[in-house]
Amino acid sequence: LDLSVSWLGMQMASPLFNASGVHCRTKEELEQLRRSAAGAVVTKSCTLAPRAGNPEPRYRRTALGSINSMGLPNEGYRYYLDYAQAYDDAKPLFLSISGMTLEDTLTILAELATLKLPCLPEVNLSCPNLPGKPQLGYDFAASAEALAAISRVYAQPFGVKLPPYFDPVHFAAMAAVLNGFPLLRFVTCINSVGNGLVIDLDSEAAVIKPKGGLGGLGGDYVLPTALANVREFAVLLADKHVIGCGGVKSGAEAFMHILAGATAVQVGTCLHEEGVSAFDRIEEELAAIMQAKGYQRLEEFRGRLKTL
Ligand SMILES: O=C(O)c1[nH]c(=O)[nH]c(=O)c1I
Repeated sequence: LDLSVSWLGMQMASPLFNASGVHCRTKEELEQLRRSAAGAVVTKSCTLAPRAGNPEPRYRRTALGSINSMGLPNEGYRYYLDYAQAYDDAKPLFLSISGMTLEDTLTILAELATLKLPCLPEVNLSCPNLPGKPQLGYDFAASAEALAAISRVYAQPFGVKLPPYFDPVHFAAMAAVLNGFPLLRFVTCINSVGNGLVIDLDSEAAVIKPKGGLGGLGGDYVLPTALANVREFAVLLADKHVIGCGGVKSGAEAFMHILAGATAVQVGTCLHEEGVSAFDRIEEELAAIMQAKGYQRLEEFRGRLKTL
């Protein structure tokens, strides 16, 4: 069986890698990912200056997944540029960027452009947890302006992390925006489903502290929404890759994401809870499903979702 992925000039031995934000804030975490069975590594979204993030508790696991309102805690962009400059591994490295303002994002990308590093930016248009800051990806005009500025300033291949959309009109509107940017080579669908509220029955309280308990949902909660976003954008985006993210906890969900059209698949909540051994387990499970179905390679079923 061959579970490798070759895309945008990169080779991934496994189709699985981490979702930005999970197990990727520090060099120690990034090195553990690099040495793991993950097919690639993506860094925690970064800002110009280091950030402590929101008050704790800000992450909770639940029976159906997770809720988080981390608030963009990160070491500052130079920390991740330093890591990328020292990075000498065939395993692809992606840099997630989420400036507090568009100007900050452009500043970071302008510096990245000069370094000619062998890593691709994943520009985050969808952080749901910064009080008072809307998710850029929900404002189509602002997204178009941002992508135009990014294309001008960075002028090299890049990707974006999208929020979940829930309406065919919005899939079409955002696809029309994205298709206007040839340097945009991949979209990662989806970020957490924003601003859910998990309540603890005994304490009669929200389970996380920030924003009165509102946070982004991950895990089982989001799988159908993630699959829908992967499939819709895989169909609507001409000549771009879609990276699946959301609800992957076994080979089954990884298979579904690829069937829906995903080139590769990110793991978030499950990685946070299980650790990097999740990559070995999920890959083995995916291989077993392929074996049972008679598939040798991912290309044989990628995007081949049937409809009734
Ligand atoms: O709260 C966070 O740090 C966070 N949490 C998420 O669930 N998605 C994001 O893009 C971010 I930047």
